[in-house]
Amino acid sequence: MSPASSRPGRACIIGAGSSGIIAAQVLDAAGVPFDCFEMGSEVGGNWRYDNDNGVSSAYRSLHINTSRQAMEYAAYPMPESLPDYPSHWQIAAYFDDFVDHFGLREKITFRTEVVKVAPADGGGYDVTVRRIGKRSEPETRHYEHVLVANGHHWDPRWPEPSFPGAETFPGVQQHAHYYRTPDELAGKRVVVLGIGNSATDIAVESSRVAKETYLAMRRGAHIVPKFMFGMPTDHLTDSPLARGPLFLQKLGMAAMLRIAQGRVTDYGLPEPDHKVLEAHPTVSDDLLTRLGHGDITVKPNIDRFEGSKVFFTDGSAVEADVVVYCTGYKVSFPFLGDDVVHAEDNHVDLYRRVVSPDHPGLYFIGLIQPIGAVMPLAEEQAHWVAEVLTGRVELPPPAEMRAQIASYDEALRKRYVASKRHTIQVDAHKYRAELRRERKEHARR
Ligand SMILES: NC(=O)C1=CN([C@@H]2O[C@H](COP(=O)(O)OP(=O)(O)OC[C@H]3O[C@@H](n4cnc5c(N)ncnc54)[C@H](OP(=O)(O)O)[C@@H]3O)[C@@H](O)[C@H]2O)C=CC1
Repeated sequence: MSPASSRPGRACIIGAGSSGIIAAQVLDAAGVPFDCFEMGSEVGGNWRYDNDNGVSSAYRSLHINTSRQAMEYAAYPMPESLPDYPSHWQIAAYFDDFVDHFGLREKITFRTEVVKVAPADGGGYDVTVRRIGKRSEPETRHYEHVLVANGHHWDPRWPEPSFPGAETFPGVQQHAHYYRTPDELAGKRVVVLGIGNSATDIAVESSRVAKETYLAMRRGAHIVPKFMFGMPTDHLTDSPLARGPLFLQKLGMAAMLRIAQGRVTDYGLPEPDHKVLEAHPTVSDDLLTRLGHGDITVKPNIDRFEGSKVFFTDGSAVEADVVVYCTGYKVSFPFLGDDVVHAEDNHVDLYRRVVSPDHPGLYFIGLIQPIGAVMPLAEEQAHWVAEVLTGRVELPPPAEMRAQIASYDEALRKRYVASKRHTIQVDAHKYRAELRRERKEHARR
């Protein structure tokens, strides 16, 4: 921690996706010297379609599922000319404008991979970077602080364990991470597994071109439309009136969904085993219609494969050509040793989802899955970290941080369906308020 008077030491930002670029802007404005390394040749991370960083999961038809107003950075609002739910192209263009507006592009080192971050003797971190596509030796530099912003929706999680007989399936098994366009599904018999946002988007696309589309899931979900009563749904849920206690939010949301679209079981989906807001929202305006058109058939979980036949847990079976596993992502940090930060089953012990209590100087930006959008929350996190780095705010002792981590984990267990997809959840408003309180309460006098 830097004392209030000292000049902050140099920071390393890993990644120039939506979290890395806002961290760069905030550190720059706060006068914290930094380097930012990005594997691709452009900013935007997951929102850059066909990103040459090789790890974007964006498919061609991807539009964000939170509204423009919910996703924009406070420091740089999105143009009002953009639609309510911009496409990945529009979002990537916004990120381009953002870095150019703040003069950040030349401060980012592109086509450079961070291969190792190791705690250094005497404090700080030794960061080893490698130029991509150039025959040059990896280079190690020392930083006082490291801000990890490498994203958490790029390392595909395949079903664990794989389904019996999967290895005998003669068709294509792929993960949503690799899905780009529906052409590859045209005329095929397609099974899509999962009921998160990737599964619904891909099943909907498949249903327009495939011969048959089956949507298989191990539990039901509440489907939240993108628009209700003529406005983006998060305009309703973001209103101060909708920010009461959680039980009221749940009641209000359940009532709105019932009025707007009835029960999910009316469309052939299974009854969810949880209440609304007890799982990460599945947002789709199209799924229920495609089900109502009979172009998607709902199935329970996959049980096993026998040759080209996919058996489901209710004993039914279909012949399939393609199975798309929309089974989520792993939180991973390939450059951090397990002895530094371990992300087993997507659990990472971080104080307020940002600070490693065991490794001073190591921060994580955007390692959250909000009900809401990540970008403005990553911005709040960056402001907090900048204040810590410049000595305006101090961190509590490690024991206090660990106690907060334990209570966060406990709250998650009580609130959400037990799943590896619910280990880094936050409610946007509550979390923003929590970070602001943290900055106020721990401000150095
Ligand atoms: N338009 C947008 O903005 C989009 C945003 N996203 C976001 O990307 C993130 C990742 O979404 P997504 O890719 O859908 O992944 P998620 O982790 O959200 O969903 C994974 C789904 O797969 C199921 N699943 C996982 N493992 C298995 C298994 N072994 N057998 C059967 N089912 C399994 C999960 O069930 P269970 O709940 O039981 O674990 C869940 O239904 C989310 O934050 C999402 O909101 C994704 C697509 C589009």
